[in-house]
Amino acid sequence: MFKIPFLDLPPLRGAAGTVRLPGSKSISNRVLLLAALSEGRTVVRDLLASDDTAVMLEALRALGCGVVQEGDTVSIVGLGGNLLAKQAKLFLGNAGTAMRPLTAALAVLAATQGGSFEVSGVPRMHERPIGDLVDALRGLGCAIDDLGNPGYPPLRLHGPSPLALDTPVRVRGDVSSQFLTALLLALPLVATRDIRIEVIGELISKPYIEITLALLARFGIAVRREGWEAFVIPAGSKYRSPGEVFVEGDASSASYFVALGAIAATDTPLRIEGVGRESLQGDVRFIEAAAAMGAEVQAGPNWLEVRRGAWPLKGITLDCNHIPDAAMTLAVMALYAHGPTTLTNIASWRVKETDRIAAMATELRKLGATVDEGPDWIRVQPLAHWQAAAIHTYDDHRVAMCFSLAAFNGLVTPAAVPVRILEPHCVAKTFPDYFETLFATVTADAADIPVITIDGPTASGKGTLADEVGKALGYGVLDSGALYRVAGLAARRAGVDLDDGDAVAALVPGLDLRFQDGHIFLGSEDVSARLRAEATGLLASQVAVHPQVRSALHQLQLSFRRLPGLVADGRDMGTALFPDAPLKIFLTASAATRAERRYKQLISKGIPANIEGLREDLEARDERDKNRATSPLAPAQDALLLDNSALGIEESVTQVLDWWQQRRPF
Ligand SMILES: Nc1ncnc2c1ncn2[C@@H]1O[C@H](COP(=O)(O)OP(=O)(O)OP(=O)(O)O)[C@@H](O)[C@H]1O
Ligand SMILES: Nc1ccn([C@@H]2O[C@H](COP(=O)(O)O)[C@@H](O)[C@H]2O)c(=O)n1
Repeated sequence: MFKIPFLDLPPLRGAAGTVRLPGSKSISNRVLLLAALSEGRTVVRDLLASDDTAVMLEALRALGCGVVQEGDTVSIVGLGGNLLAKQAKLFLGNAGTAMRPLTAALAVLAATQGGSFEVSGVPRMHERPIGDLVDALRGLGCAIDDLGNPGYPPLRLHGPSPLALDTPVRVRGDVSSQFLTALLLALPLVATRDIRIEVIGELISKPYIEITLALLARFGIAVRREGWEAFVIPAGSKYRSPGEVFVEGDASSASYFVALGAIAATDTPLRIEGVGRESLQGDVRFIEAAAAMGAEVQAGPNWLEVRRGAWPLKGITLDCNHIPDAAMTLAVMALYAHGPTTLTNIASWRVKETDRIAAMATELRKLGATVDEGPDWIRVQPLAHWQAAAIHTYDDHRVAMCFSLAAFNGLVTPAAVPVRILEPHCVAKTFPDYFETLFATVTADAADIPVITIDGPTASGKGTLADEVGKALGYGVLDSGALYRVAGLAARRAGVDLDDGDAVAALVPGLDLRFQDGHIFLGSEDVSARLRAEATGLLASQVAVHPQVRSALHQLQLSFRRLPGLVADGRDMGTALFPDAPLKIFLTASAATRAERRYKQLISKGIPANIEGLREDLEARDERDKNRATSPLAPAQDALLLDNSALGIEESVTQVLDWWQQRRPF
């Protein structure tokens, strides 16, 4: 996951390959709660690992459930309807799928068995309404205290208190379907007689209720339904674990990749695994909306294949009540359409992670789009003149994910612009690896992938600076010196004469090199420490003088230019490898400073060193690097000089990031 303040997406051009979706959030959190309320053990497979499921699991542990997690499989030993803990304070983050059902379940359990439970969340959760659910539960007889603003979390649920099960429980259905879901999940716990739930107002997001009913059936509860107006939980209902449950892929998350296929899969379709025509989730119907906009979609039982059909896409007018979450993706697809797109019946967007109608309108306008909005609708006009924009994400995973699609603007305008996603880690709510998954399925022109080069003499701090700048921007790092070190080491091990350029170069194609988690493997051997030895540095500088060796390593170095960007350190990054890099640094420090740094570095690793000897070695290496005929160590014409003799690591990093920001269009 990119835990950085912003992630810059360079212009993207194509899409292909296979995406395996993470588990559905809606199904994951419902199944976890159902397993917790049932008797016995339930093994939940392919569970979504995300912020929302993490808070649910933590809450279940606090309530005394046995929870054992191994990868994406979680085993839950449920309460069998009996409270083990009579008191708990549960922090539920911004997870509506945890807050609403747990509130209902704990309210009825406290009413019948006694106890006191507090539920709270992040500040935004305390702005998300829950009053209609609380009113319904209070009408039933549950004791609920507002601990903040009435109608919003935090809440205290306590008991015992008598429940009036003989009169229908009435709940509004037109603000959030989660209120009805919460009652449907909670009331089987107290179904000593038939319990009737009546919906007031037009029920929104009906497909989510269908998920709830299907999962209730899997856990032994056969709810009787009268249209969408009334639901009856039969007397004697009792949760029974099905033993094992597989969570299907998240259909809302699929929407970004369906859109991606529609926009950018021009040769082969993009394959999406984990949802398909047999999916329980209503958001799978997003494919109908995407098809109406021009996508070519094929669906199997649990997979989709999507490619571009009509181009530009076609503007549509759609009632999105049945796909409220996935519909946000349509608003960004609309930028690539011919004609306006109007999405209606989306009032629920206003009370989600953020006011999504306002958020989408604001951010789409930053890109240059013309957007109109109303209380429950949004209209987006196609975009001709794109502006580079820093997209505010409002701690809303879906805003971050759907705006990544704006990075394909180069497909409709010659002057392609990058898109900055602020606080990209908000995707952790449902899809922690979203951007990694995106980068694995999209293509970009190499020239569009930004590179920052850092060249300079030995021990000036290039590697340290490159690592820190790479971390701050989420970019990959190329330590080109390591490749020359490998070549030198391999030549020495093979007994090849280091002065024989052809012979050393001939070894390069056969090197079985692997880069993994900051380590370098030669065959199965982790040679990272060996490569950093001073002696290996000297071998490297000997083989680096040969043009044949440099050209043998050229392509390998270029292959590091990958999404979302690269920081490359070495001697000729700015001059020979990436002459088009938008920022080039030539990093220096006095020989005395560098020798002292290297001395401290070695001593701190327990390697004996002599400062005078080190200085002689590094000066000899610099001389050879500066004076060789091919790609000598020299600043590129357009490089910025940074002498960090008197600068700490942090100051150097800040300086480079400042220079980088000055070159960005945001
Ligand atoms: N600005 C700085 N102030 C103090 N110490 C620094 C600074 N930058 C780097 N160092 C330290 O100097 C040592 C050498 O840094 P580093 O290995 O990054 O240099 P390098 O230029 O990549 O070396 P080489 O050319 O051998 O690959 C490290 O111990 C690092 O922590
Ligand atoms: N782009 C580069 C990088 C390195 N070299 C040679 O390798 C030696 C070791 O490099 P380190 O950065 O790991 O110290 C270095 O002294 C150079 O001779 C190079 O030529 N070009």
